[in-house]
Amino acid sequence: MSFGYDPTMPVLSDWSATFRAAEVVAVTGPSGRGKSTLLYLLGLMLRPTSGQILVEGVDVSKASDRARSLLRAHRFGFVFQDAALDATRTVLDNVTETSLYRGASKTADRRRAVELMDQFGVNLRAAAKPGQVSGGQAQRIALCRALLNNPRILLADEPTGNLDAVSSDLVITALHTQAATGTTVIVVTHDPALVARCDRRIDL
Ligand SMILES: Nc1ncnc2c1ncn2[C@@H]1O[C@H](COP(=O)(O)OP(=O)(O)OP(=O)(O)O)[C@@H](O)[C@H]1O
Repeated sequence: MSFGYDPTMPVLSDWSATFRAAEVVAVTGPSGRGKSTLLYLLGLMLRPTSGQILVEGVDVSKASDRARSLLRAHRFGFVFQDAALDATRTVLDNVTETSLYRGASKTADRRRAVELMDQFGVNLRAAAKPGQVSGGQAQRIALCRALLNNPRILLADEPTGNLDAVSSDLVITALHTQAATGTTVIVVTHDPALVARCDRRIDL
């Protein structure tokens, strides 16, 4: 596929790759090369200017906005750079934010949210607002949100960016645990500790 925000300035030109189930792939490269843009394309938030994105053999690049939103809600998890939590809602409401788009049971989702938050050591902060948690906690909360729907494809932009070694290790282990269930995990990262523990690296 190719993509440019401005058609005269391509960010990706005839770029191609295959990502498999159950693998954790690191996407690396210098600042401004297009790593976050690639995640937005793979996460169906942008459309390629030309080319295709195949998910399980189906071209989703030209699907309707509604079909892409449904696919995103049910099959994808996304950890944005700097967590991107909604400051006006509690931590628990942030983690369960995607329930609405899936029409999922609120009770079951809240139960899973609490389990994930326990696993990542951020359950004490459930009633807090994102402004009251640390950067590292915010990142772990964002990961809980991304894992809530047990995504088949997990995309994460610098998921260990703000974390100390212990929290970073927790996150990397969680990425592998999720991959072991068959999820494709794609992480954009500058963190050598994370790159070293990925199954494969793609340098942009
Ligand atoms: N919304 C946008 N509109 C126009 N240009 C953009 C937009 N977002 C990013 N760009 C440009 O696209 C290019 C790729 O940006 P991108 O954020 O994907 O790079 P990156 O590799 O993730 O960088 P970093 O490592 O610094 O986060 C850059 O030249 C950037 O300025």
